[in-house]
Amino acid sequence: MTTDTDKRAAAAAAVEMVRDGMLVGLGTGSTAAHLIALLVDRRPAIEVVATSEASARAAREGGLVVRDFAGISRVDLTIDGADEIDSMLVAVKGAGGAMLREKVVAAASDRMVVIADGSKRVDRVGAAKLPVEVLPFAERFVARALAGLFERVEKREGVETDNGNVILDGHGWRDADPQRMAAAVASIPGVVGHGLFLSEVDAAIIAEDGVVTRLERRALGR
Ligand SMILES: O=C(CO)[C@H](O)[C@H](O)COP(=O)(O)O
Repeated sequence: MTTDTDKRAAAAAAVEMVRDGMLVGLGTGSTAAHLIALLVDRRPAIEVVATSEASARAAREGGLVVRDFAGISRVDLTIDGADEIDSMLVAVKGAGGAMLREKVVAAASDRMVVIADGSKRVDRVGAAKLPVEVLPFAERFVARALAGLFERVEKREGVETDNGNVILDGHGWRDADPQRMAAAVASIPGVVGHGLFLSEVDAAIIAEDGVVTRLERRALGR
């Protein structure tokens, strides 16, 4: 079973949660691309909002009704990928650079479901790079501040986010505690967003070698 087959299996399981009449948030990345393709095939009576221009384009080209999130305050269900997800449903996102809009849409959603292949499941987040979206004006200052939190900080050269910002990736977290890392990164002036999702994820659907597993925040009692 390939990773891509597992990504599609997770996306297919999540599509079963979509009901007619819903406003659905579409994630970004290769797993979310499977989701969009499945929705395009099945054509449920839904409207969607997208977490990136790329996902909006794919959805629109497939004939889905894409609404501008700027006019939306609440979404029924958002389905999105992740780079790491742990057993407490803490996730790291943003390898695709869309984590700021992804977090806004997730926060606006009644339910946010991560879809992933088994390689994304970890005991505890922190091995993946942490993407940080930064105001271009503050790039050098933020890079210096982030150097205190990560062993290495790398700018994504030639990348501009959908919001006109730059991305600095933090490799090698100096503090293993995601709560402390999220607070420390967010406190740096010039940081617009980051890829640590501490509490936004309500559930995860993970497919590994064709076996689909579901994790629910409700079952964690938090
Ligand atoms: O956070 C993201 C984009 O900003 C993606 O959801 C994440 O990087 C996972 O991507 P993929 O499904 O391609 O592995």
